[in-house]
Amino acid sequence: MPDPNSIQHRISTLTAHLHHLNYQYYQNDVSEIPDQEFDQLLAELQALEEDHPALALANSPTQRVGGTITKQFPTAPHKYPMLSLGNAYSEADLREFDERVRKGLEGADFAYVCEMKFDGVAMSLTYEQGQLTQGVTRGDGTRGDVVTSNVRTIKNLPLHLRAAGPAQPAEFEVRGEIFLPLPVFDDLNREREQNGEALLANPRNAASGTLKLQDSAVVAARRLRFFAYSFLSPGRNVFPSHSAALAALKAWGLPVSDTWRRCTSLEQVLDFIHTWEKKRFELPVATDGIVIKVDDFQQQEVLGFTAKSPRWAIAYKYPAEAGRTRLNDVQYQVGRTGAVTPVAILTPVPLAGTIVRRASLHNANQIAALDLRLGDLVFVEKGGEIIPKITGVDLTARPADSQPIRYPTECPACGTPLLRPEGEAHFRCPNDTACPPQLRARLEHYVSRKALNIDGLGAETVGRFAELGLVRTPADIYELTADKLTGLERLGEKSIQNLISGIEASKQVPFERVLFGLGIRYVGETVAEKLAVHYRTIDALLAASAPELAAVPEVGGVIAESLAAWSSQIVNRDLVERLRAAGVQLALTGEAPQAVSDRLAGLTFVLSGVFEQHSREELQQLIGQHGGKITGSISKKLSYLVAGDKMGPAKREKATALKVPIISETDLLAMIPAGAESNSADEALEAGRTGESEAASESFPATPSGSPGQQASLF
Ligand SMILES: NC(=O)c1ccc[n+]([C@@H]2O[C@H](COP(=O)([O-])OP(=O)(O)OC[C@H]3O[C@@H](n4cnc5c(N)ncnc54)[C@H](O)[C@@H]3O)[C@@H](O)[C@H]2O)c1
Ligand SMILES: [Zn+2]
Repeated sequence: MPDPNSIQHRISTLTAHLHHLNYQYYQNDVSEIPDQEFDQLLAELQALEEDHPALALANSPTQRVGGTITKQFPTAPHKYPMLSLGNAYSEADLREFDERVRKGLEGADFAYVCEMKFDGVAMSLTYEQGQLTQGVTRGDGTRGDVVTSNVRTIKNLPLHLRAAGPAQPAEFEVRGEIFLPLPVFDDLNREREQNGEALLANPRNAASGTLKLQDSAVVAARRLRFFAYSFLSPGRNVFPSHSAALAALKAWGLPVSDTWRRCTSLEQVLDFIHTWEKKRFELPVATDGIVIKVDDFQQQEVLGFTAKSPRWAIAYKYPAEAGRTRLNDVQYQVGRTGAVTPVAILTPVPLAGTIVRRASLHNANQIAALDLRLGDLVFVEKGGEIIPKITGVDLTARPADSQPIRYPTECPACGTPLLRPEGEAHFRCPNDTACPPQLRARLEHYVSRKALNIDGLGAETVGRFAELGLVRTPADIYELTADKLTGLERLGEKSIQNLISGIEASKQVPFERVLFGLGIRYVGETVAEKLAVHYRTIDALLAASAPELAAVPEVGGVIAESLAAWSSQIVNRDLVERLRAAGVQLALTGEAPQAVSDRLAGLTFVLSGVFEQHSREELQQLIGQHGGKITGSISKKLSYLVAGDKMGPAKREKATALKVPIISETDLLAMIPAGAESNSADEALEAGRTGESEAASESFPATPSGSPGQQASLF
């Protein structure tokens, strides 16, 4: 007999641990352990509770949806609870599920619909009279965060439905998954790597984190996408089945992935699962399994729900793709900002649809934590099936002559002693004005698509020019002449002509992209846009102090410090002067955005908390357009503190103590003329642009690898 005390102990430890993991996962978008391990722990708890129901704790994670609400948004109740799905890991699990369904339906005929299980964030959308009126996250299953303004930025999500197909109920709910397409996720991580920021673990966490941002403009820039997978309404039985509802959603203009299939037997389901096991890696969206649903709506009702999930559906989860291979070498890459990243060089191993040859080791801490040695057999996993990572060492197979890894103390490229700034995980090469890979990476960044996008001068070519000593900094690019380039290998007359005219054309690229192209640490695309709109000229920007910069909307202290440090370096001032001499755009051209009124002239505002009618961003713009100013902190001179929901008590106390009037969003709106529309930041930018329009970077990214046919059918 097992000791009941120890079972009790195990149940309470598991319960506490799972609560903690859920919190981290849903609230902070952090996966402390792989999903499969989480699912195993949950299954263990479930089995213990089934065997010892008296020992189960109230609120056990087996009994409720694991999510939480964030406290950063208003919340709304769900009309129909948003539940989890039961899991299956094997054919046997699926056969059991099929048996249960068969029993529940007392032998009646039935069919399944199989769908891809998209790995993103569940979203509930409300449509009224064909218009999107609300977007709510799953939250704790009964209430979720209202993130409508963020959801509205999702390009493939219709705000108005088409009047085609079957008649639409006056009001209904659509559920689906919001996700970050894989190519976008890769871009984002590449950018973060270059900026020396921590990498996002997987697209799911990235999508979830993005959706929680307060600034919808930033959300829009992240390029989230949506797939619809269910329809709910009081009169849902206007459709006989889930498959009929999916077809209607599609006809109404909602994005429904074409990957689903109706199956009339378990054999067909298994066949579907098998077909997609490898093929799913060709999709531009992360998937972690297949969802199997009973098709007929009446039969779904007959089967009903458990506390946590529908009895008429199950999620089949594919095993995580893991492999074992040899660690042959560790190379150290120096990034644009000098961050040194160790990269494991592996004996090639097939994993999750690709051949893995390298894996990121992130930083020195990780090498130490894994106790890695050269020559070890290591376990490699594609975390979230994206970035291969080393998860462990097969110590039983450690060769006698395995070599400990010695982390370099000097830059592998230029020999400068490495530094590790306090609080940072990466070692850095501080030689930012001469370290060759840093110079080269900065040049590559400068010519890249989202920066200057110089025709005829790609990353590879500019890298070659750097090696040949033809260019060191972006300003050198403008001194390239046909003479200097003639005679270079693999560079014909035509290419040279092309390149020279591309360089000439790049002088029309708008200021915000030049600013982004300078590669200042932490100044990504969006921040560059904000700064350009705010300061309008590079001179005004260079003259700003760190505290002034930090007060610009969306520019925090870290970015401000980085910018101020950059501006203070003579080499950078020189670079700016040389770019100016070359004729590169260092200011927004055209008129400053038109003031709408001067109703708020001379007044200063601090915005705090969450607002109901407008995003913080919109309010900031409104204030600016009516002549008011936003400042960063509460002082005696402040005209108004605009308090939203959940404003911190400290702010309120301070304002009260300093006798600063505290007003609401409605009070603020009442101060400006009615109907005065706000220009979006995009429009403001547009107004400041010369001819050249942005590259087609906002369209859906092209096929990352192979199989264009599949992608075309999917999107
Ligand atoms: N690593 C960790 O620490 C940790 C912690 C908590 C949860 N998790 C993971 O999160 C998941 C939690 O499970 P869950 O409760 O979110 O349920 P789930 O992920 O198993 O399934 C439900 C979700 O599937 C999604 N989905 C995707 N495609 C769908 C489709 N075609 N039809 C219907 N739904 C579809 C929906 O968002 C729905 O909310 C598990 O995979 C678990 O491993 C991990
Ligand atoms: Zn160096």
